[in-house]
Amino acid sequence: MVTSVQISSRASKAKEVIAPSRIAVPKQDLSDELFRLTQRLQTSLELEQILEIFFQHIQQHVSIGGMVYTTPCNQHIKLGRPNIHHVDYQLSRQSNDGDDGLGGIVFSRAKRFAEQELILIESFLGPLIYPLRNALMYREALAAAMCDPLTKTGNRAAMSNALQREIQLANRYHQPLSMMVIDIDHFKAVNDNYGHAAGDDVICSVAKAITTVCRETDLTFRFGGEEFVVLLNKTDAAGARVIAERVRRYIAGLSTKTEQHDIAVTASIGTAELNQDDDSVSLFERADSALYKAKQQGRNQVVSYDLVDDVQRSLLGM
Ligand SMILES: Nc1nc2c(ncn2[C@@H]2O[C@H](COP(=O)(O)OP(=O)(O)OP(=O)(O)O)[C@@H](O)[C@H]2O)c(=O)[nH]1
Repeated sequence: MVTSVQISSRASKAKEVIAPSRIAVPKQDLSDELFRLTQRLQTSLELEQILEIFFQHIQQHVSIGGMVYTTPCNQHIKLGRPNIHHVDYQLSRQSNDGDDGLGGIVFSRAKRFAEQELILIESFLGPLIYPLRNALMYREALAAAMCDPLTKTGNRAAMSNALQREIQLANRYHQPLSMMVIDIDHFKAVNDNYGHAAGDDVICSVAKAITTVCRETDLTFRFGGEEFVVLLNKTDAAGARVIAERVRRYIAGLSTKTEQHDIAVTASIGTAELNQDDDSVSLFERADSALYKAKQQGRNQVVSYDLVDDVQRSLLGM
């Protein structure tokens, strides 16, 4: 198996040799340094940590202002301070199975890099390849464990994590937080009439509808079979009701095309706003009880727990 570090471009080629302060590393010392770096990189599987170790290590030998790593999914991780002179590397691992893209790294600083410095940087990139690949794989595995495979929204485990975090943030910054619980109406009939595969398609369309209507910062999870939970940060009860109504209408106007049929469904939605005494369980219970009410009252509607007064709640058994 061959590993390679490919250099895509050097945006800052040194035409003159700048006297670099810390690049005179004798051959034996360099191999010791590479060995030390390899050992340090092996201490973590966390991408951010690995990059931090790498950045700290390389700075001991080459003066670098900033480093930006871009993952193969185009996510940027920035360390230090970016500056005008930069050198870009595309990283990949060549194996018998083909080329494994590992993203790109940009190093930058205020003055040009000297050729010798670039050679040194390239030497240090070698030991980064395998730890980087392992960290990316670890990241992918973690993401897959939190993802619903059918709809690609978060799963229940992800919801539980996110809910704790969002409640903490809302309390710390005194910001409202609301929850929507969305359930497709009479979904059993969809499966019975059109088959389970068509039912799956409908679930995917509804998931897509929810993420289309909601903001990017809203967090959507598939809570169960045909039930979704959306966390609406910085959104109070009135705002949640508006969004829920928009989602309900959008779903009611949808038509899921399968090979033989166009399937239309509706959904019922319950919403609740976080209050001072709430924890994740009580918030969910209130949104879920509002959903239950929406089902009871005829489906294809939104019930907001907070916008129903106490008298109505007790009359409705909420
Ligand atoms: N196709 C498909 N069906 C699922 C999945 N998960 C759960 N279901 C089905 O979803 C249906 C849920 O039905 P019920 O909970 O009785 O509710 P409903 O028919 O939607 O009726 P209401 O919620 O009362 O409006 C059941 O038939 C489950 O088998 C899934 O991943 N794919």
